[in-house]
Amino acid sequence: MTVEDRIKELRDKLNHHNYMYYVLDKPEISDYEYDMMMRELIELEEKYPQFKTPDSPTQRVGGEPLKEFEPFTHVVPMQSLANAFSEGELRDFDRRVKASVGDVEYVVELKIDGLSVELIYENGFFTVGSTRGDGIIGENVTNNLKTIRSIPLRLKDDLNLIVRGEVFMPKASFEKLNEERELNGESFFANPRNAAAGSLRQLNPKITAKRDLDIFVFNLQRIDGIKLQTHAEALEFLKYQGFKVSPHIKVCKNIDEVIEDINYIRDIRDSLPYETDGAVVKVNDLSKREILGSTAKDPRWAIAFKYPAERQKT
Ligand SMILES: NC(=O)c1cc2c(N)ncc(C(N)=O)c2s1
Repeated sequence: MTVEDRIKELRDKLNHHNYMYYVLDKPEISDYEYDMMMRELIELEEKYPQFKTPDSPTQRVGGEPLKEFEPFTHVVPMQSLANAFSEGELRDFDRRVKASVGDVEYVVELKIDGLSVELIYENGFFTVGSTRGDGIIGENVTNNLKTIRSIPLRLKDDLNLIVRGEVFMPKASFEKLNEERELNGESFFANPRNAAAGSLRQLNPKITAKRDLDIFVFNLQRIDGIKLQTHAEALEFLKYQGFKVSPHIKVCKNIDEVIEDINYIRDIRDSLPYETDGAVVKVNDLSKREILGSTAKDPRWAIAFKYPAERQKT
């Protein structure tokens, strides 16, 4: 085996084990075995830098601290969502949708309480990641996003695509971080969303890397050369490409099933290991979404349902 072959073998094995551990939560080897392979890869890439590639797991915590973040104009505007606070408002939403495009299937997902990011992939490689900002222009936080192990540095296929996801800090990591900050006499983060935002918008990627951030990808914003019919199909496709996709995805035949699932989420969400701030209801058929379009601010094909406890949240 040549040095180049060994470097490729280590890179592929480490990326596979990274996927199993951080995306599927199904580790196959011990941390020790992982660390030994990583140490060998770091040594070989030091000696033979010509064989280093952008998707090497050694490239996750790279980059020097920045003076400031570059602004980044989103390829696809990152819209906000209109809110519904009651069953009646959900039914009003359903009536408006059906008046425009007839009967539809909906998809219900958790609304993750973190910060939205756009991830751009070119020929399968992760190239640019940015925060939502005002929906049009955000901040380029690519190096910080690379430290999040559940973000693939390379897709299964060499595709050009753009996804949107929510970066969050698990509740347990938030508690641990605030304990550490108390010991160091630093100020608390008020909630996991602020902790995630503060950690992702750190100018030094090495600090971001220590903050145990995670992501759920929830929308395929754009893809070259592939036509998908439904949102549920798009999420399955993103899972296949290596993304960590929202775990609770329910396809509903009608608004009654949506309301049933929203009540189920209400009963289980406090037991989840991450904060949520409601549920998102979206039209499943992508061509019907096109017909429905958007207002100046929000898509007409989606709505966020907010549980009563959420009213206090900003
Ligand atoms: N502002 C938005 O469009 C969204 C925001 C969020 C969020 N914070 N979490 C999950 C979803 C989802 N599953 O669609 C969405 S959609």
